[in-house]
Amino acid sequence: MDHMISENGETSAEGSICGYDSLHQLLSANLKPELYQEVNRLLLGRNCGRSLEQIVLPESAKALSSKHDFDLQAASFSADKEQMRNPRVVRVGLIQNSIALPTTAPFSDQTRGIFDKLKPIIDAAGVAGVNILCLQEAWTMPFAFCTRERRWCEFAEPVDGESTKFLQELAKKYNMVIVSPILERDIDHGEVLWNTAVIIGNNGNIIGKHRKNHIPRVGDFNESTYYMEGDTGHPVFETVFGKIAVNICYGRHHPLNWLAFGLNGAEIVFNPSATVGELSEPMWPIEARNAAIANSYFVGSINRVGTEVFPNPFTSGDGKPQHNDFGHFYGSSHFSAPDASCTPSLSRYKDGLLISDMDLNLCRQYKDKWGFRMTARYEVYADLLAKYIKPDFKPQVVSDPLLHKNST
Ligand SMILES: NC(=O)NCCC(=O)O
Repeated sequence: MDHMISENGETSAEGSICGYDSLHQLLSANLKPELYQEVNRLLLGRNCGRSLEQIVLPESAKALSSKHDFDLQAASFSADKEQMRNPRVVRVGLIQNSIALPTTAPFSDQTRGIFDKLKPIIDAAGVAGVNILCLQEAWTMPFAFCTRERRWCEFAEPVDGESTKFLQELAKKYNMVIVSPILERDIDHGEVLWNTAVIIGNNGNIIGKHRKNHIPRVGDFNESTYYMEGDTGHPVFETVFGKIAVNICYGRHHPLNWLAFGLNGAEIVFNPSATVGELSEPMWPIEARNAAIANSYFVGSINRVGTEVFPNPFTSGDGKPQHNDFGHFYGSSHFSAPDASCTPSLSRYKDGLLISDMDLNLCRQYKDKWGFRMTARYEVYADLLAKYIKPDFKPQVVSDPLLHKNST
Protein backbone atom coordinates (compact mmCIF):
# COMPACT_ATOMS: atom_id res chain seq x y z
CA MET A 1 0.00 0.00 0.00
CA ASP A 2 1.18 3.53 -0.80
CA HIS A 3 1.75 5.55 2.35
CA MET A 4 1.87 9.12 1.03
CA ILE A 5 -0.13 11.74 2.88
CA SER A 6 -2.35 14.06 0.88
CA GLU A 7 -1.66 17.76 1.29
CA ASN A 8 -4.92 18.57 2.99
CA GLY A 9 -5.15 15.33 4.99
CA GLU A 10 -8.44 14.43 3.29
CA THR A 11 -9.99 11.06 4.03
CA SER A 12 -9.94 8.76 1.04
CA ALA A 13 -12.98 6.83 -0.19
CA GLU A 14 -11.79 3.74 1.72
CA GLY A 15 -12.10 5.72 4.92
CA SER A 16 -8.39 6.03 5.59
CA ILE A 17 -6.03 8.86 4.82
CA CYS A 18 -3.89 7.19 2.16
CA GLY A 19 -3.99 3.98 4.11
CA TYR A 20 -2.26 4.69 7.42
CA ASP A 21 -3.75 3.64 10.68
CA SER A 22 -1.64 5.58 13.17
CA LEU A 23 1.40 7.83 13.13
CA HIS A 24 3.59 5.02 14.43
CA GLN A 25 2.37 2.60 11.83
CA LEU A 26 3.01 5.22 9.13
CA LEU A 27 6.56 5.78 10.32
CA SER A 28 7.43 2.12 10.81
CA ALA A 29 6.17 1.30 7.33
CA ASN A 30 8.21 4.04 5.69
CA LEU A 31 11.45 4.45 7.60
CA LYS A 32 14.49 2.22 7.55
CA PRO A 33 14.60 0.26 10.85
CA GLU A 34 17.58 2.20 12.26
CA LEU A 35 15.92 5.52 11.43
CA TYR A 36 12.62 4.36 12.86
CA GLN A 37 14.36 3.38 16.08
CA GLU A 38 15.79 6.88 16.43
CA VAL A 39 12.48 8.54 15.55
CA ASN A 40 10.83 6.26 18.10
CA ARG A 41 13.29 7.32 20.77
CA LEU A 42 12.33 10.94 20.20
CA LEU A 43 8.62 10.31 19.72
CA LEU A 44 8.00 7.76 22.43
CA GLY A 45 10.57 8.72 25.02
CA ARG A 46 13.16 7.10 27.17
CA ASN A 47 12.04 3.48 27.13
CA CYS A 48 11.61 3.35 23.49
CA GLY A 49 15.10 3.01 22.17
CA ARG A 50 14.65 -0.33 23.91
CA SER A 51 10.96 -0.17 22.97
CA LEU A 52 8.24 -0.20 25.61
CA GLU A 53 8.09 -3.49 27.40
CA GLN A 54 5.37 -5.73 26.05
CA ILE A 55 2.58 -7.12 28.22
CA VAL A 56 1.58 -10.71 27.63
CA LEU A 57 -2.20 -10.69 27.45
CA PRO A 58 -4.38 -13.75 28.06
CA GLU A 59 -5.66 -15.64 25.01
CA SER A 60 -9.23 -14.94 26.15
CA ALA A 61 -8.67 -11.17 25.71
CA LYS A 62 -7.11 -11.72 22.29
CA ALA A 63 -9.99 -13.98 21.27
CA LEU A 64 -12.50 -11.25 22.17
CA SER A 65 -10.56 -8.74 20.10
CA SER A 66 -10.55 -11.03 17.04
CA LYS A 67 -14.17 -12.06 17.39
CA HIS A 68 -15.47 -8.52 17.89
CA ASP A 69 -12.93 -6.84 15.62
CA PHE A 70 -11.39 -4.28 17.94
CA ASP A 71 -7.79 -3.22 18.20
CA LEU A 72 -6.03 -4.59 21.30
CA GLN A 73 -2.67 -3.13 22.25
CA ALA A 74 -0.63 -3.25 25.42
CA ALA A 75 2.65 -1.76 26.61
CA SER A 76 4.30 -1.26 29.94
CA PHE A 77 6.08 1.79 31.37
CA SER A 78 9.04 1.12 33.59
CA ALA A 79 10.20 2.84 36.78
CA ASP A 80 13.27 2.50 38.93
CA LYS A 81 13.28 0.06 41.84
CA GLU A 82 13.26 1.89 45.16
CA GLN A 83 14.72 0.71 48.46
CA MET A 84 12.07 2.17 50.77
CA ARG A 85 8.89 1.57 48.79
CA ASN A 86 7.50 -1.40 46.93
CA PRO A 87 6.57 -0.88 43.28
CA ARG A 88 2.95 0.27 42.84
CA VAL A 89 2.16 -1.21 39.46
CA VAL A 90 -1.39 -0.76 38.20
CA ARG A 91 -2.87 -1.97 34.95
CA VAL A 92 -4.86 0.76 33.22
CA GLY A 93 -7.12 0.57 30.16
CA LEU A 94 -8.60 3.04 27.67
CA ILE A 95 -11.47 2.26 25.30
CA GLN A 96 -12.19 4.17 22.09
CA ASN A 97 -15.16 3.37 19.88
CA SER A 98 -17.43 4.51 17.11
CA ILE A 99 -21.19 4.65 17.62
CA ALA A 100 -23.12 1.46 16.87
CA LEU A 101 -26.16 2.65 14.89
CA PRO A 102 -26.97 5.59 12.63
CA THR A 103 -28.03 8.75 14.47
CA THR A 104 -31.49 8.32 12.91
CA ALA A 105 -32.16 5.08 14.84
CA PRO A 106 -34.44 5.23 17.90
CA PHE A 107 -32.43 6.73 20.75
CA SER A 108 -32.81 3.78 23.11
CA ASP A 109 -31.58 1.44 20.35
CA GLN A 110 -28.55 3.68 19.82
CA THR A 111 -27.57 3.53 23.48
CA ARG A 112 -28.28 -0.20 23.73
CA GLY A 113 -26.22 -0.73 20.55
CA ILE A 114 -23.24 1.01 22.17
CA PHE A 115 -23.66 -1.04 25.38
CA ASP A 116 -23.64 -4.23 23.28
CA LYS A 117 -20.61 -3.08 21.34
CA LEU A 118 -18.66 -2.13 24.47
CA LYS A 119 -19.51 -5.18 26.56
CA PRO A 120 -16.93 -7.50 24.90
CA ILE A 121 -14.29 -4.76 24.98
CA ILE A 122 -14.87 -4.21 28.70
CA ASP A 123 -14.83 -7.99 29.16
CA ALA A 124 -11.45 -8.08 27.43
CA ALA A 125 -10.17 -5.42 29.84
CA GLY A 126 -11.57 -7.46 32.71
CA VAL A 127 -10.02 -10.76 31.70
CA ALA A 128 -6.74 -8.97 31.00
CA GLY A 129 -6.69 -7.84 34.64
CA VAL A 130 -7.19 -4.12 34.05
CA ASN A 131 -7.49 -2.30 37.39
CA ILE A 132 -8.72 1.08 36.15
CA LEU A 133 -10.61 1.58 32.90
CA CYS A 134 -11.74 4.82 31.26
CA LEU A 135 -14.29 5.21 28.47
CA GLN A 136 -14.55 8.09 25.99
CA GLU A 137 -16.42 11.38 26.49
CA ALA A 138 -20.23 11.05 26.28
CA TRP A 139 -19.79 7.40 25.39
CA THR A 140 -23.50 6.52 25.52
CA MET A 141 -24.49 8.73 22.58
CA PRO A 142 -23.52 10.27 19.26
CA PHE A 143 -21.60 13.53 19.72
CA ALA A 144 -24.67 15.53 18.70
CA PHE A 145 -23.68 18.86 20.25
CA CYS A 146 -22.75 20.22 16.81
CA THR A 147 -26.44 20.32 15.92
CA ARG A 148 -27.69 22.63 18.72
CA GLU A 149 -30.93 20.63 18.53
CA ARG A 150 -32.68 20.07 21.84
CA ARG A 151 -33.80 16.52 21.19
CA TRP A 152 -30.36 15.03 21.86
CA CYS A 153 -30.79 16.04 25.52
CA GLU A 154 -32.83 12.86 25.80
CA PHE A 155 -29.57 10.95 26.04
CA ALA A 156 -28.82 12.63 29.39
CA GLU A 157 -29.20 10.47 32.49
CA PRO A 158 -28.61 10.76 36.23
CA VAL A 159 -25.30 9.73 37.75
CA ASP A 160 -26.94 6.52 38.97
CA GLY A 161 -28.74 5.93 35.65
CA GLU A 162 -28.80 3.10 33.15
CA SER A 163 -25.19 3.36 31.97
CA THR A 164 -23.85 3.49 35.52
CA LYS A 165 -25.89 0.42 36.45
CA PHE A 166 -24.54 -1.40 33.38
CA LEU A 167 -20.96 -0.57 34.35
CA GLN A 168 -21.40 -1.20 38.08
CA GLU A 169 -22.01 -4.89 37.35
CA LEU A 170 -18.85 -5.10 35.27
CA ALA A 171 -16.79 -3.13 37.78
CA LYS A 172 -17.79 -5.56 40.50
CA LYS A 173 -17.31 -8.63 38.32
CA TYR A 174 -13.78 -7.65 37.32
CA ASN A 175 -12.72 -5.81 40.50
CA MET A 176 -12.10 -2.81 38.25
CA VAL A 177 -12.51 0.95 38.74
CA ILE A 178 -14.40 2.37 35.75
CA VAL A 179 -14.48 6.03 34.71
CA SER A 180 -17.70 6.66 32.80
CA PRO A 181 -18.09 10.03 31.04
CA ILE A 182 -21.76 10.73 30.30
CA LEU A 183 -24.20 13.54 29.62
CA GLU A 184 -25.60 13.99 33.13
CA ARG A 185 -29.10 15.10 34.06
CA ASP A 186 -29.21 16.41 37.61
CA ILE A 187 -32.76 15.49 38.56
CA ASP A 188 -32.50 17.04 42.03
CA HIS A 189 -31.50 20.44 40.69
CA GLY A 190 -34.10 21.32 38.09
CA GLU A 191 -32.98 18.68 35.55
CA VAL A 192 -29.86 20.69 34.71
CA LEU A 193 -27.43 18.99 32.27
CA TRP A 194 -23.71 18.55 32.77
CA ASN A 195 -20.84 16.85 30.98
CA THR A 196 -19.81 14.48 33.75
CA ALA A 197 -17.44 11.63 34.51
CA VAL A 198 -18.84 9.12 37.00
CA ILE A 199 -16.20 7.26 39.01
CA ILE A 200 -17.34 3.71 39.73
CA GLY A 201 -15.33 1.86 42.36
CA ASN A 202 -14.02 -1.70 42.06
CA ASN A 203 -16.84 -2.89 44.33
CA GLY A 204 -19.42 -1.47 41.95
CA ASN A 205 -20.02 1.54 44.20
CA ILE A 206 -20.18 5.14 42.98
CA ILE A 207 -17.13 6.95 44.38
CA GLY A 208 -18.05 10.36 42.98
CA LYS A 209 -18.33 12.50 39.89
CA HIS A 210 -16.53 15.29 38.12
CA ARG A 211 -18.11 17.83 35.79
CA LYS A 212 -16.24 19.18 32.76
CA ASN A 213 -14.60 22.47 33.68
CA HIS A 214 -14.02 24.16 30.34
CA ILE A 215 -16.66 24.20 27.59
CA PRO A 216 -15.51 24.59 23.97
CA ARG A 217 -16.65 27.46 21.83
CA VAL A 218 -14.75 26.40 18.73
CA GLY A 219 -15.79 25.03 15.34
CA ASP A 220 -18.88 22.84 15.55
CA PHE A 221 -18.35 22.10 19.24
CA ASN A 222 -21.48 23.95 20.30
CA GLU A 223 -21.46 22.35 23.72
CA SER A 224 -22.34 25.53 25.61
CA THR A 225 -25.84 25.08 24.15
CA TYR A 226 -26.23 21.96 26.28
CA TYR A 227 -24.44 22.40 29.59
CA MET A 228 -22.53 24.84 31.74
CA GLU A 229 -18.98 24.93 33.07
CA GLY A 230 -18.62 22.32 35.82
CA ASP A 231 -19.04 23.12 39.49
CA THR A 232 -17.04 20.26 40.99
CA GLY A 233 -13.57 21.87 41.06
CA HIS A 234 -10.64 19.54 40.50
CA PRO A 235 -11.38 16.43 42.53
CA VAL A 236 -8.92 13.59 42.84
CA PHE A 237 -10.50 10.24 43.60
CA GLU A 238 -8.54 7.99 45.90
CA THR A 239 -9.20 4.44 44.72
CA VAL A 240 -7.72 1.17 45.86
CA PHE A 241 -5.46 1.31 42.79
CA GLY A 242 -4.25 4.91 43.03
CA LYS A 243 -5.31 8.55 42.90
CA ILE A 244 -7.11 9.42 39.70
CA ALA A 245 -8.71 12.50 38.15
CA VAL A 246 -10.55 13.35 34.95
CA ASN A 247 -9.82 16.33 32.71
CA ILE A 248 -12.65 16.14 30.20
CA CYS A 249 -11.79 16.88 26.55
CA TYR A 250 -11.41 20.64 25.92
CA GLY A 251 -9.98 21.02 29.43
CA ARG A 252 -6.75 19.66 27.97
CA HIS A 253 -6.04 23.03 26.36
CA HIS A 254 -5.89 24.67 29.79
CA PRO A 255 -2.60 24.10 31.60
CA LEU A 256 -4.05 25.42 34.88
CA ASN A 257 -6.72 22.74 34.73
CA TRP A 258 -4.04 20.06 34.46
CA LEU A 259 -2.09 21.78 37.23
CA ALA A 260 -5.05 21.82 39.60
CA PHE A 261 -5.50 18.05 39.36
CA GLY A 262 -1.79 17.70 40.02
CA LEU A 263 -1.88 20.01 43.04
CA ASN A 264 -4.64 17.83 44.46
CA GLY A 265 -2.34 14.83 44.16
CA ALA A 266 -3.48 12.97 41.02
CA GLU A 267 -1.26 10.11 39.88
CA ILE A 268 -3.25 9.34 36.73
CA VAL A 269 -5.38 11.90 34.89
CA PHE A 270 -7.75 10.69 32.19
CA ASN A 271 -8.67 12.91 29.26
CA PRO A 272 -11.81 11.41 27.70
CA SER A 273 -12.40 13.34 24.50
CA ALA A 274 -14.31 13.80 21.29
CA THR A 275 -12.31 15.73 18.76
CA VAL A 276 -11.85 15.83 15.01
CA GLY A 277 -8.87 15.77 12.67
CA GLU A 278 -9.18 19.16 11.03
CA LEU A 279 -9.41 20.92 14.37
CA SER A 280 -6.97 19.33 16.78
CA GLU A 281 -4.97 16.38 15.48
CA PRO A 282 -1.56 18.11 15.52
CA MET A 283 -2.18 19.24 19.13
CA TRP A 284 -3.34 15.84 20.38
CA PRO A 285 -0.02 14.05 21.02
CA ILE A 286 1.61 17.17 22.45
CA GLU A 287 -0.81 18.47 25.06
CA ALA A 288 -1.27 15.28 27.05
CA ARG A 289 2.39 14.48 27.00
CA ASN A 290 3.28 17.97 28.12
CA ALA A 291 0.76 17.74 30.98
CA ALA A 292 2.25 14.43 32.12
CA ILE A 293 5.75 15.92 32.12
CA ALA A 294 4.83 19.22 33.78
CA ASN A 295 2.72 17.61 36.50
CA SER A 296 4.64 14.37 37.14
CA TYR A 297 1.62 12.12 36.59
CA PHE A 298 0.39 9.66 33.97
CA VAL A 299 -2.18 10.77 31.41
CA GLY A 300 -4.63 8.53 29.56
CA SER A 301 -5.96 10.22 26.41
CA ILE A 302 -9.04 8.83 24.69
CA ASN A 303 -10.79 9.99 21.53
CA ARG A 304 -13.79 8.45 19.78
CA VAL A 305 -13.54 7.10 16.22
CA GLY A 306 -15.53 7.47 13.04
CA THR A 307 -17.70 10.04 11.32
CA GLU A 308 -21.14 10.65 12.77
CA VAL A 309 -23.73 11.92 10.32
CA PHE A 310 -26.75 13.84 11.61
CA PRO A 311 -30.17 14.09 9.98
CA ASN A 312 -30.33 17.90 9.72
CA PRO A 313 -27.54 20.04 8.31
CA PHE A 314 -25.85 22.71 10.43
CA THR A 315 -23.30 25.43 9.76
CA SER A 316 -20.07 26.32 11.54
CA GLY A 317 -20.83 30.05 11.44
CA ASP A 318 -17.83 30.59 9.15
CA GLY A 319 -19.60 31.25 5.86
CA LYS A 320 -18.75 27.77 4.56
CA PRO A 321 -21.50 25.43 3.31
CA GLN A 322 -23.79 23.66 5.73
CA HIS A 323 -22.95 20.04 6.46
CA ASN A 324 -24.29 16.99 8.28
CA ASP A 325 -21.21 15.74 10.05
CA PHE A 326 -18.51 16.98 12.37
CA GLY A 327 -15.62 15.47 10.42
CA HIS A 328 -13.56 12.45 11.39
CA PHE A 329 -13.05 11.55 15.05
CA TYR A 330 -9.50 10.25 14.80
CA GLY A 331 -9.20 7.91 17.79
CA SER A 332 -5.45 7.75 18.51
CA SER A 333 -5.89 7.04 22.22
CA HIS A 334 -2.65 6.68 24.12
CA PHE A 335 -0.87 6.99 27.47
CA SER A 336 1.80 9.51 28.47
CA ALA A 337 4.13 9.25 31.45
CA PRO A 338 5.96 11.74 33.69
CA ASP A 339 9.31 10.74 32.17
CA ALA A 340 8.17 11.99 28.71
CA SER A 341 7.61 8.50 27.37
CA CYS A 342 4.34 7.54 25.77
CA THR A 343 2.74 4.53 24.15
CA PRO A 344 2.02 4.25 20.45
CA SER A 345 -1.54 5.30 19.72
CA LEU A 346 -4.51 3.12 18.91
CA SER A 347 -5.91 3.24 15.40
CA ARG A 348 -7.37 6.39 13.82
CA TYR A 349 -10.30 4.32 12.56
CA LYS A 350 -10.99 1.31 14.66
CA ASP A 351 -12.55 0.57 18.04
CA GLY A 352 -9.84 -0.35 20.47
CA LEU A 353 -8.62 -1.20 23.93
CA LEU A 354 -5.22 0.06 25.02
CA ILE A 355 -3.72 -1.47 28.15
CA SER A 356 -0.72 -0.19 30.03
CA ASP A 357 1.08 -1.22 33.20
CA MET A 358 2.45 1.74 35.11
CA ASP A 359 4.38 1.91 38.35
CA LEU A 360 2.93 4.94 40.13
CA ASN A 361 6.24 5.35 41.95
CA LEU A 362 7.44 7.00 38.74
CA CYS A 363 5.45 10.13 39.70
CA ARG A 364 7.53 10.81 42.80
CA GLN A 365 10.73 9.72 41.07
CA TYR A 366 10.21 12.43 38.48
CA LYS A 367 9.24 15.04 41.09
CA ASP A 368 12.53 14.24 42.83
CA LYS A 369 14.51 14.27 39.60
CA TRP A 370 13.25 17.50 38.02
CA GLY A 371 11.90 19.31 41.08
CA PHE A 372 9.11 21.03 39.15
CA ARG A 373 6.95 21.33 42.26
CA MET A 374 9.86 22.80 44.23
CA THR A 375 10.85 25.28 41.53
CA ALA A 376 7.36 26.28 40.42
CA ARG A 377 7.19 29.51 42.48
CA TYR A 378 3.42 29.29 42.80
CA GLU A 379 3.26 32.40 45.00
CA VAL A 380 4.51 34.54 42.09
CA TYR A 381 1.75 33.24 39.84
CA ALA A 382 -0.89 33.36 42.57
CA ASP A 383 -0.06 37.03 42.94
CA LEU A 384 -0.20 37.69 39.18
CA LEU A 385 -3.52 35.85 38.79
CA ALA A 386 -5.03 37.64 41.77
CA LYS A 387 -4.17 40.94 40.08
CA TYR A 388 -5.24 39.76 36.62
CA ILE A 389 -8.81 38.99 37.61
CA LYS A 390 -9.32 42.50 39.03
CA PRO A 391 -11.01 45.05 36.70
CA ASP A 392 -8.14 47.54 37.16
CA PHE A 393 -5.46 45.07 35.99
CA LYS A 394 -2.83 46.56 33.69
CA PRO A 395 -0.53 44.19 31.76
CA GLN A 396 3.13 44.49 32.80
CA VAL A 397 4.59 45.74 29.53
CA VAL A 398 7.77 47.77 29.27
CA SER A 399 7.74 49.61 25.96
CA ASP A 400 10.80 50.80 24.13
CA PRO A 401 10.53 54.61 24.58
CA LEU A 402 11.82 55.04 21.04
CA LEU A 403 8.90 53.04 19.72
CA HIS A 404 6.43 55.71 20.73
CA LYS A 405 8.75 58.59 19.87
CA ASN A 406 9.12 57.21 16.34
CA SER A 407 5.42 56.70 15.83
CA THR A 408 4.44 60.32 16.70
N1 LIG B 1 -15.54 17.63 23.25
C1 LIG B 1 -14.79 18.72 23.23
O1 LIG B 1 -14.65 19.42 24.23
N2 LIG B 1 -14.23 19.01 22.05
C2 LIG B 1 -13.59 20.25 21.80
C3 LIG B 1 -12.63 20.18 20.70
C4 LIG B 1 -11.24 19.95 21.18
O2 LIG B 1 -10.91 20.30 22.31
O3 LIG B 1 -10.46 19.42 20.41
